[in-house]
Amino acid sequence: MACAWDFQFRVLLLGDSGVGKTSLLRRYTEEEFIDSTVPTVGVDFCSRIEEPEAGVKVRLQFWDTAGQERYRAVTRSYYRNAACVILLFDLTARKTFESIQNWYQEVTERAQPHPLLYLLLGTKSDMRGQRSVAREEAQSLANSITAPYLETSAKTGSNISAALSLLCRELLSALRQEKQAPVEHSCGGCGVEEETPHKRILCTC
Ligand SMILES: Nc1nc2c(ncn2[C@@H]2O[C@H](COP(=O)(O)OP(=O)(O)OP(=O)(O)O)[C@@H](O)[C@H]2O)c(=O)[nH]1
Repeated sequence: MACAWDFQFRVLLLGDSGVGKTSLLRRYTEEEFIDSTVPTVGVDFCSRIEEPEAGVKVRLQFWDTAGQERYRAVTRSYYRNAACVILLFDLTARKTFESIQNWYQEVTERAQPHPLLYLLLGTKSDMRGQRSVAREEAQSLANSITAPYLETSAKTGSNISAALSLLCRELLSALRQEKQAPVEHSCGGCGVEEETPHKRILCTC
Protein backbone atom coordinates (compact mmCIF):
# COMPACT_ATOMS: atom_id res chain seq x y z
CA MET A 1 0.00 0.00 0.00
CA ALA A 2 1.45 3.36 -1.00
CA CYS A 3 1.45 6.42 1.21
CA ALA A 4 -1.66 8.54 0.77
CA TRP A 5 0.41 11.69 0.44
CA ASP A 6 3.57 12.84 -1.29
CA PHE A 7 4.88 15.21 1.34
CA GLN A 8 4.32 15.64 5.01
CA PHE A 9 5.11 18.72 7.06
CA ARG A 10 4.98 19.32 10.76
CA VAL A 11 3.23 22.55 11.58
CA LEU A 12 3.55 23.98 15.07
CA LEU A 13 0.95 26.39 16.47
CA LEU A 14 2.16 28.85 19.09
CA GLY A 15 0.51 31.74 20.89
CA ASP A 16 -0.85 32.76 24.27
CA SER A 17 -3.57 30.73 25.92
CA GLY A 18 -7.01 31.53 24.53
CA VAL A 19 -5.95 33.05 21.20
CA GLY A 20 -7.80 30.29 19.37
CA LYS A 21 -5.21 27.72 18.24
CA THR A 22 -7.43 24.72 18.92
CA SER A 23 -10.47 26.46 17.46
CA LEU A 24 -8.65 27.28 14.24
CA LEU A 25 -7.59 23.65 13.82
CA ARG A 26 -11.05 22.38 14.67
CA ARG A 27 -12.55 24.64 12.02
CA TYR A 28 -9.96 23.57 9.48
CA THR A 29 -10.05 19.82 10.10
CA GLU A 30 -13.64 19.26 11.28
CA GLU A 31 -15.48 22.33 10.02
CA GLU A 32 -16.94 23.13 13.40
CA PHE A 33 -16.67 25.82 16.05
CA ILE A 34 -17.24 25.42 19.77
CA ASP A 35 -17.95 28.48 21.89
CA SER A 36 -16.40 27.27 25.09
CA THR A 37 -13.30 25.16 24.78
CA VAL A 38 -11.01 23.78 27.46
CA PRO A 39 -7.36 24.84 27.46
CA THR A 40 -5.00 22.42 25.75
CA VAL A 41 -2.89 20.29 28.07
CA GLY A 42 0.61 19.81 26.68
CA VAL A 43 0.24 19.17 22.93
CA ASP A 44 -2.59 17.85 20.73
CA PHE A 45 -2.23 16.48 17.24
CA CYS A 46 -4.36 16.46 14.15
CA SER A 47 -3.79 16.44 10.41
CA ARG A 48 -5.31 17.18 7.04
CA ILE A 49 -4.30 16.39 3.50
CA GLU A 50 -4.24 19.25 0.99
CA GLU A 51 -3.74 19.12 -2.75
CA PRO A 52 -2.13 22.49 -3.54
CA GLU A 53 -1.41 21.36 -7.09
CA ALA A 54 -3.09 18.70 -9.19
CA GLY A 55 -1.58 15.35 -8.28
CA VAL A 56 0.49 16.66 -5.35
CA LYS A 57 -0.82 15.60 -1.96
CA VAL A 58 0.55 17.30 1.12
CA ARG A 59 -0.22 16.12 4.62
CA LEU A 60 -0.11 18.87 7.20
CA GLN A 61 0.53 17.41 10.62
CA PHE A 62 -0.44 19.97 13.24
CA TRP A 63 0.98 20.19 16.71
CA ASP A 64 -1.39 22.27 18.77
CA THR A 65 0.54 23.45 21.80
CA ALA A 66 -0.83 24.66 25.13
CA GLY A 67 -0.45 28.41 25.49
CA GLN A 68 -0.29 28.24 29.27
CA GLU A 69 3.14 28.90 30.74
CA ARG A 70 3.02 25.86 33.00
CA TYR A 71 3.19 23.52 29.98
CA ARG A 72 6.14 25.30 28.39
CA ALA A 73 8.67 22.59 29.25
CA VAL A 74 6.49 20.02 27.48
CA THR A 75 5.66 22.13 24.44
CA ARG A 76 9.31 23.08 23.92
CA SER A 77 10.16 19.45 23.39
CA TYR A 78 8.01 19.52 20.23
CA TYR A 79 9.78 22.40 18.47
CA ARG A 80 12.22 20.08 16.78
CA ASN A 81 11.70 19.37 13.08
CA ALA A 82 8.77 21.72 12.69
CA ALA A 83 8.71 22.82 9.06
CA CYS A 84 6.39 25.70 9.79
CA VAL A 85 5.39 27.73 12.83
CA ILE A 86 2.05 29.48 12.93
CA LEU A 87 2.17 32.36 15.41
CA LEU A 88 -1.29 33.41 16.56
CA PHE A 89 -2.57 36.41 18.48
CA ASP A 90 -6.08 37.52 19.36
CA LEU A 91 -7.04 40.72 17.52
CA THR A 92 -9.14 41.72 20.53
CA ALA A 93 -6.44 41.12 23.18
CA ARG A 94 -3.46 43.38 22.72
CA LYS A 95 -1.31 41.55 25.22
CA THR A 96 -1.37 38.45 23.00
CA PHE A 97 -0.02 40.55 20.12
CA GLU A 98 2.75 41.87 22.34
CA SER A 99 3.71 38.28 23.16
CA ILE A 100 4.38 37.37 19.53
CA GLN A 101 7.95 38.66 19.59
CA ASN A 102 8.61 36.39 22.59
CA TRP A 103 7.08 33.37 20.88
CA TYR A 104 9.16 34.07 17.78
CA GLN A 105 12.32 34.41 19.84
CA GLU A 106 11.45 31.27 21.74
CA VAL A 107 11.39 29.27 18.50
CA THR A 108 14.33 30.88 16.77
CA GLU A 109 16.47 30.21 19.84
CA ARG A 110 15.33 26.65 20.49
CA ALA A 111 14.05 24.97 17.33
CA GLN A 112 16.67 22.88 15.57
CA PRO A 113 16.74 22.82 12.66
CA HIS A 114 15.15 26.23 12.15
CA PRO A 115 11.64 26.15 10.72
CA LEU A 116 11.35 26.93 7.03
CA LEU A 117 8.43 29.21 7.31
CA TYR A 118 6.53 31.41 9.76
CA LEU A 119 2.93 32.49 9.37
CA LEU A 120 1.38 35.23 11.52
CA LEU A 121 -2.37 35.07 12.15
CA GLY A 122 -4.61 37.58 13.89
CA THR A 123 -7.58 35.58 15.20
CA LYS A 124 -11.23 36.33 16.09
CA SER A 125 -11.68 38.77 13.22
CA ASP A 126 -15.44 38.34 13.64
CA MET A 127 -15.29 40.45 16.85
CA ARG A 128 -14.98 43.66 14.90
CA GLY A 129 -16.06 46.12 17.58
CA GLN A 130 -13.49 44.83 20.06
CA ARG A 131 -10.42 45.02 17.91
CA SER A 132 -7.32 46.31 19.70
CA VAL A 133 -4.58 45.67 17.12
CA ALA A 134 -4.49 47.62 13.85
CA ARG A 135 -3.91 45.69 10.66
CA GLU A 136 -0.96 47.96 9.79
CA GLU A 137 0.98 47.23 12.97
CA ALA A 138 0.36 43.50 12.65
CA GLN A 139 1.51 43.63 9.03
CA SER A 140 4.60 45.53 10.09
CA LEU A 141 5.44 42.87 12.69
CA ALA A 142 4.89 40.18 10.07
CA ASN A 143 7.27 41.97 7.70
CA SER A 144 9.91 42.14 10.42
CA ILE A 145 9.89 38.35 10.80
CA THR A 146 9.39 37.70 7.06
CA ALA A 147 6.03 36.03 7.56
CA PRO A 148 2.80 36.30 5.59
CA TYR A 149 0.00 37.86 7.68
CA LEU A 150 -3.71 37.05 7.60
CA GLU A 151 -6.70 37.77 9.83
CA THR A 152 -8.90 34.76 10.53
CA SER A 153 -12.04 33.74 12.35
CA ALA A 154 -12.64 30.18 13.52
CA LYS A 155 -16.18 31.21 14.32
CA THR A 156 -17.14 32.22 10.77
CA GLY A 157 -14.39 30.27 9.01
CA SER A 158 -13.10 33.47 7.41
CA ASN A 159 -9.63 33.11 5.85
CA ILE A 160 -8.86 29.77 7.50
CA SER A 161 -8.68 27.70 4.31
CA ALA A 162 -6.90 30.59 2.61
CA ALA A 163 -4.27 30.70 5.38
CA LEU A 164 -3.61 26.97 5.31
CA SER A 165 -3.56 26.80 1.51
CA LEU A 166 -1.06 29.64 1.46
CA LEU A 167 1.06 27.82 4.01
CA CYS A 168 0.98 24.68 1.89
CA ARG A 169 2.05 26.50 -1.26
CA GLU A 170 4.83 28.36 0.56
CA LEU A 171 6.15 25.14 2.06
CA LEU A 172 6.23 23.43 -1.30
CA SER A 173 7.96 26.41 -2.80
CA ALA A 174 10.57 26.48 -0.01
CA LEU A 175 11.11 22.79 -0.51
CA ARG A 176 11.67 23.25 -4.22
CA GLN A 177 14.20 25.97 -3.54
CA GLU A 178 16.02 23.27 -1.61
CA LYS A 179 16.02 25.06 1.68
CA GLN A 180 16.04 21.73 3.48
CA ALA A 181 18.86 19.28 3.89
CA PRO A 182 18.64 15.87 2.20
CA VAL A 183 18.22 12.75 4.26
CA GLU A 184 17.45 9.11 3.62
CA HIS A 185 14.07 7.89 4.56
CA SER A 186 12.39 4.55 4.59
CA CYS A 187 8.93 3.70 5.69
CA GLY A 188 8.31 0.44 7.52
CA GLY A 189 4.57 0.64 7.89
CA CYS A 190 3.24 1.20 4.40
CA GLY A 191 5.77 -0.85 2.52
CA VAL A 192 7.05 2.10 0.53
CA GLU A 193 10.78 2.55 0.73
CA GLU A 194 12.18 5.65 -0.76
CA GLU A 195 14.74 8.35 -0.40
CA THR A 196 12.99 11.59 0.22
CA PRO A 197 14.84 14.70 -0.80
CA HIS A 198 14.02 16.62 2.35
CA LYS A 199 14.46 15.82 5.99
CA ARG A 200 11.15 17.19 7.17
CA ILE A 201 9.19 14.82 5.02
CA LEU A 202 8.53 11.98 7.38
CA CYS A 203 6.31 9.03 6.78
CA THR A 204 4.38 7.97 9.86
CA CYS A 205 2.35 5.15 8.37
N1 LIG B 1 -15.54 34.96 18.57
C1 LIG B 1 -14.55 34.07 18.40
N2 LIG B 1 -14.13 33.32 19.43
C2 LIG B 1 -13.13 32.44 19.22
C3 LIG B 1 -12.51 32.31 17.96
N3 LIG B 1 -11.53 31.36 18.08
C4 LIG B 1 -11.57 30.94 19.33
N4 LIG B 1 -12.53 31.57 20.04
C5 LIG B 1 -12.86 31.35 21.45
O1 LIG B 1 -11.70 31.64 22.23
C6 LIG B 1 -11.62 30.74 23.33
C7 LIG B 1 -10.25 30.07 23.35
O2 LIG B 1 -10.10 29.29 22.18
P1 LIG B 1 -9.08 28.06 22.08
O3 LIG B 1 -9.14 27.59 20.68
O4 LIG B 1 -9.32 27.07 23.15
O5 LIG B 1 -7.71 28.79 22.38
P2 LIG B 1 -6.24 28.14 22.47
O6 LIG B 1 -5.29 29.14 21.87
O7 LIG B 1 -6.22 26.80 21.87
O8 LIG B 1 -5.98 28.06 24.03
P3 LIG B 1 -4.91 27.11 24.85
O9 LIG B 1 -5.26 25.70 24.52
O10 LIG B 1 -5.13 27.44 26.30
O11 LIG B 1 -3.53 27.51 24.41
C8 LIG B 1 -12.80 29.76 23.19
O12 LIG B 1 -13.85 30.21 24.01
C9 LIG B 1 -13.18 29.89 21.73
O13 LIG B 1 -14.54 29.60 21.49
C10 LIG B 1 -12.97 33.13 16.88
O14 LIG B 1 -12.49 33.09 15.73
N5 LIG B 1 -14.00 34.00 17.17
